Amino acid sequence: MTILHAGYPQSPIVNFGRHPNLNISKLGLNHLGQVEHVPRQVKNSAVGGGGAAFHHLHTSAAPIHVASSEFYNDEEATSPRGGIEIGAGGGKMMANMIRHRQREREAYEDEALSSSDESGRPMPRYVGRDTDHVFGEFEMDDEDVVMGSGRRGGEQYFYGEDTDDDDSEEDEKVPEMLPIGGGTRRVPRTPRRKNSSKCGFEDYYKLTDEHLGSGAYGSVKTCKSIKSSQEFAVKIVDKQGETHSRKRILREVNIFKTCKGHPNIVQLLDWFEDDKYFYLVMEKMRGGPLLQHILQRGYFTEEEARRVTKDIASALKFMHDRGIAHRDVKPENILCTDPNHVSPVKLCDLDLASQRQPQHERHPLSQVASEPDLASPVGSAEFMAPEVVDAYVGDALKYDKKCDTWSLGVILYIMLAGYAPFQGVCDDQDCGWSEGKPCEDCQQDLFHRIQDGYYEFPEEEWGMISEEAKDLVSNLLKRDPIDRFNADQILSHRWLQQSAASTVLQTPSNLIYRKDSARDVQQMSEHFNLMNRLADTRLSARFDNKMTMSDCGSELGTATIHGDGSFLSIGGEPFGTFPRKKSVGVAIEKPKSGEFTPPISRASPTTPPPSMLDLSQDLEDSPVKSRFADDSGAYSLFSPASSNGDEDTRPPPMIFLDMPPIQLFGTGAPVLNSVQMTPRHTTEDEASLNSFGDEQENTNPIHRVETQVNV
Ligand SMILES: Nc1ncnc2c1ncn2[C@@H]1O[C@H](COP(=O)(O)OP(=O)(O)OP(=O)(O)O)[C@@H](O)[C@H]1O
Repeated sequence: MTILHAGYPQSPIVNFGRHPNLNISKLGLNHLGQVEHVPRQVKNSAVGGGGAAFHHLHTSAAPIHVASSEFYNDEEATSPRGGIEIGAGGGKMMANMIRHRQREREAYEDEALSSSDESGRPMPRYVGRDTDHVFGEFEMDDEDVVMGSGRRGGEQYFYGEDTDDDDSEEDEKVPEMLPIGGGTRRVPRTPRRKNSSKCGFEDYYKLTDEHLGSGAYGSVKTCKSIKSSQEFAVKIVDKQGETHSRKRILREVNIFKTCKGHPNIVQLLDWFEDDKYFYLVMEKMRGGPLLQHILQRGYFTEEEARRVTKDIASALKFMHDRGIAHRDVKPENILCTDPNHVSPVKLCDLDLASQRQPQHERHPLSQVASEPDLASPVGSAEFMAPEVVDAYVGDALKYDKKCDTWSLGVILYIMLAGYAPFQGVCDDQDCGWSEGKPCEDCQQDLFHRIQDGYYEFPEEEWGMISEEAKDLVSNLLKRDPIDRFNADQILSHRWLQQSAASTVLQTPSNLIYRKDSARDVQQMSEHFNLMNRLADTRLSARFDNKMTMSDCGSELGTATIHGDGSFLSIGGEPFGTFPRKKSVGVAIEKPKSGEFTPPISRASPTTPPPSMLDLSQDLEDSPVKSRFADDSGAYSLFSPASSNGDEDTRPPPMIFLDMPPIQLFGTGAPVLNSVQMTPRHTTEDEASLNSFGDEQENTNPIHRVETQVNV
């Protein structure tokens, strides 16, 4: 049971913000600072001194309930069930709350800018809001001193840290402890000191020359444990890089932690941070990335494809059951354990994964408020209209993980055939696309094919493949996530239930000879990864301003946000302005039924067709069609001007560089009832935008990302 708004007439209102464990928006306090007027139906709460409330704000894992003392006896008042205690001492509680709130604000702003000050000394790492569910356990105040000891490999060591600004070289700065799973791990939070001992990556591991891979954020190399000589893989992320984000690394570490122990997810064993790099030490996957492995082996059977599929599905089920969507399932992120066998495989690269609490553990508002994930809302729960909240906590949340099963469908198709189900072509035979060169027409064609969800099973390769395998592919490559298989359905599909035929597939030779398809996969990965990063950055960005247009009635007409800073609403009447260079999120209310996926597209070769918002059940399912304003009932988000035939008045915007026009249009029924738009901006955004800008100049650009809202 949760109190959303317990008010007392003429009482001051304390806004508790969005602490993840406190499902309270506002409390009314009387002149004594006591909470009163709490609805009688609230149960299971405790009462007592206000100081404890502050304590619970930081420590309780369970939703906290608040009630006034009249409802409870002494026994209930001391109940350990996560109740916060409010009563006598409420004044102190209020003072604590205000102090907490002030600190929260300061730290929140600090963290938005940098994780370290100019001298390299880490800023106090506030852990709240976006990272609440990531590192809630490690919250520390500026003055905190952490001391303790641990044991590693039979070796006792001590750690301790104070965050006082004391630069004395004699001060030993040793790591704080990070509870990764059951073990103890060393996490140097501060830059390593010259004479400190046993606290850096180099103190425990030695890098070798073997390069295992690289991605947008770092390179992965082999390292050896100094003590045991055992080999590991280490992902090294350069903190100086523009794409560095401490928050993202911490999130990745935490997701690794949640996934600890699963045999099909790469395991993180250690991680370090110094003033230049993050080091994520993982088990080494000696068999390499899946497709590379298949190519090198030159031999692949349907049964092997089945096993790999089962492994991936099992990893996805594990993650999805824990509220995590991987969001970047692609061949490069599926690694083979053994150089001689294709299976078992493990999923790696959890840096785009998003986590939300299981349904039964979360309250809609707290969940909405704290999750930087695919379905990230763009407003804060305190201001969100109930109907907007509905859009995020209804059917929408059931489908957010289906992007992973779509990706698995693409991978399965490639495994069985040796080429991708969707490929781009253009009229110019010499465009170079098939040799890996950029061609915007081919790229656009590819997008449209993915959007259309049209693919075939050419007889030449698929004639030999079992009907069961094809059936599974068909159930995964469903445009509509409602119809698409989830991980459970995959695992119980008949193709996975028993051994498949040992038919030798043409996959390896097709991967070699049909280079265009391998290239399709590879090139799209590279381009779209960047897009994903940007979308992700935007999704996790904080907002600092807000405008809401609500209750627009049943005829929204056309609402357009222009990149030049003006925001036009119904009928073209100016509604407000957006500063330039702000990224913008849009939350749209929809009728309860139907599918919702968020408005920012995460284009990726193995990601499902761009986000769609199914606002009505009865209109045809065509994203292309929905581009045109005169298509009744069509809505377009982040759409360039060309989407509504405005090419001549406005060049297609460079999305993310300047805020693109956002058009919401639709005349059919049902239509939008409210639209909430929130400009958001962080320095991280800007770094990403700049690097994206550079990239655009150097390569054949993807000028825009369109997210079609399909009805
Ligand atoms: N544990 C591992 N063992 C062996 N190779 C690995 C391991 N982890 C990663 N790699 C290799 O390094 C590559 C990049 O790793 P990873 O995807 O984690 O980095 P990233 O910077 O997050 O990449 P991306 O741009 O795909 O997000 C992988 O595709 C894989 O080939």
